[in-house]
Amino acid sequence: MIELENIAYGYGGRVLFAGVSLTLEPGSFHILTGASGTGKTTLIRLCYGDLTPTEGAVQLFGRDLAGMDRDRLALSRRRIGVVHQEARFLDHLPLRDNVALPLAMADRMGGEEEAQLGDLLAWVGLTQQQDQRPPELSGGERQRAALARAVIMSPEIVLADEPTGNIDWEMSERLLQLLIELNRSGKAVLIATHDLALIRQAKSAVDARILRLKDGQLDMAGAAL
Ligand SMILES: Nc1ncnc2c1ncn2[C@@H]1O[C@H](COP(=O)(O)OP(=O)(O)OP(=O)(O)O)[C@@H](O)[C@H]1O
Repeated sequence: MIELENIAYGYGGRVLFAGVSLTLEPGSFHILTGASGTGKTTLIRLCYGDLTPTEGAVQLFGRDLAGMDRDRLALSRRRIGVVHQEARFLDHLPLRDNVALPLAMADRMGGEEEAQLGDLLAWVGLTQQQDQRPPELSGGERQRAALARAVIMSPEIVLADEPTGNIDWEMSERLLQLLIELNRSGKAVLIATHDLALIRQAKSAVDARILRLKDGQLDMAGAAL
């Protein structure tokens, strides 16, 4: 579904990584790890066509990113849900409307979608907070809202960049559980994290491939973790 073929990327002439290949197949579960600044966020941005590699090719759902026009890219991106490292919301809108925003923007808000939204808020445990505005939410609540928003369009792939960055362990486990449930429902999941406890927890629950960015390369990191 997403294929990176021998790609390289860097900023301002400095090569961040090169020779990176990665395939995200339906139902796969990947964890991307590596020290701060090695390029995890950059790699995620390359996975959804937010950046174009300086070398190599990116295929999204069987089509080459390089030849894609804006409409086709937008269609492909709808099939990918992204949870950003620091979720941003529209602070003047209640949580419910923030989560529903992708549906509203696609002009797809009907009775069925209302019910789906209610189910999704219940799934992430935010039914009671749905009328609150984002600044009134805790870090864990914001992250769960970001996850709900990322999956409201029923994407086939979920990319989560440090989804448990600033939240306590109990909440991290809960978020991981939600991502595992998504994976069990058939979605491909990729999580970027340097939280070792989270990686171990994921490995014990799901058949996860652990990838590590180090020295400009992407390698499998297996038994050591
Ligand atoms: N837009 C940009 N312009 C220039 N340099 C950038 C830009 N975005 C990221 N970088 C640099 O590229 C490197 C990789 O950044 P990136 O955010 O991908 O790393 P990361 O592994 O996700 O880090 P962290 O774990 O701290 O979030 C860093 O040195 C960063 O400063």
